[in-house]
Amino acid sequence: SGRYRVKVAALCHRALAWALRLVRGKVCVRSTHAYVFTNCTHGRVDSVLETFDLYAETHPSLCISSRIGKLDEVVMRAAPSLVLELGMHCGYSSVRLLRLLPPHGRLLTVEVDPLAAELGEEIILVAGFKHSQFQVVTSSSAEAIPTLRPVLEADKGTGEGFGLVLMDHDPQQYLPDLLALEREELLSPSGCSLLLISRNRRAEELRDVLQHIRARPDRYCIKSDFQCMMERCGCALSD
Ligand SMILES: C[S@@+](CC[C@H](N)C(=O)[O-])C[C@H]1O[C@@H](n2cnc3c(N)ncnc32)[C@H](O)[C@@H]1O
Repeated sequence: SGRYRVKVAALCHRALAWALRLVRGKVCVRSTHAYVFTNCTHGRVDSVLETFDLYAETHPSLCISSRIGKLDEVVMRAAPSLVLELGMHCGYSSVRLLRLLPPHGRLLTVEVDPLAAELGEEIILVAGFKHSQFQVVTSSSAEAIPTLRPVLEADKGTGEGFGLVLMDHDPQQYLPDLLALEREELLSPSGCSLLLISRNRRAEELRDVLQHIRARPDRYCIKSDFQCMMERCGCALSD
């Protein structure tokens, strides 16, 4: 009966958390930032990520779920020197990426919402990262991508292109942004992992971009273990 009581208590906890998320309704970047800023231990990456997870238990959240362990797996395997993130929001995935980069690694993150960009940047700093390790670009991905070549060239040693691109912004933009990255020759010729986040379990929204990738087996290889595609790598993950 002890085990039964524990199970019932866990179920009640989950039901309460679900109800709270439902009642609270909309995702709020200010509330996410305030919660993480106040409750995490500053300077400790794990504490920042855990506090995001704690917040997401009882509030609506847009952060990539910590359940997507494969994200870490792909980043560690790719060991990229230069990473591009499209869709930073409050900085959760940026922190998650930054903690896995090699010492010389850098993250460029693009966010269209100025408030999210400002608050997200603060969270990255709170996690203990320095401006020498990351740069926030406040604009739409479509506007940002054509401006990135000079940033790459200024970045000694990593000027060859992005070794990993995480798209978690607007799925409608995934294909046009990938085409722009190809056109601008921003993907590292020696290998680039492309991570496409889909919050829609059936991933219909990824159809066009997946079609584009599948039609180019000479350029992209599909890692079937991730039910997805890869260029010289590429991977679709569902939240
Ligand atoms: C799902 S959230 C990103 C969550 C974040 N990756 C994380 O795990 O914490 C999507 C973000 O992309 C931004 N966004 C949407 N369309 C965009 C675009 N075209 N360019 C840049 N950012 C965009 C939104 O403002 C929002 O903050």
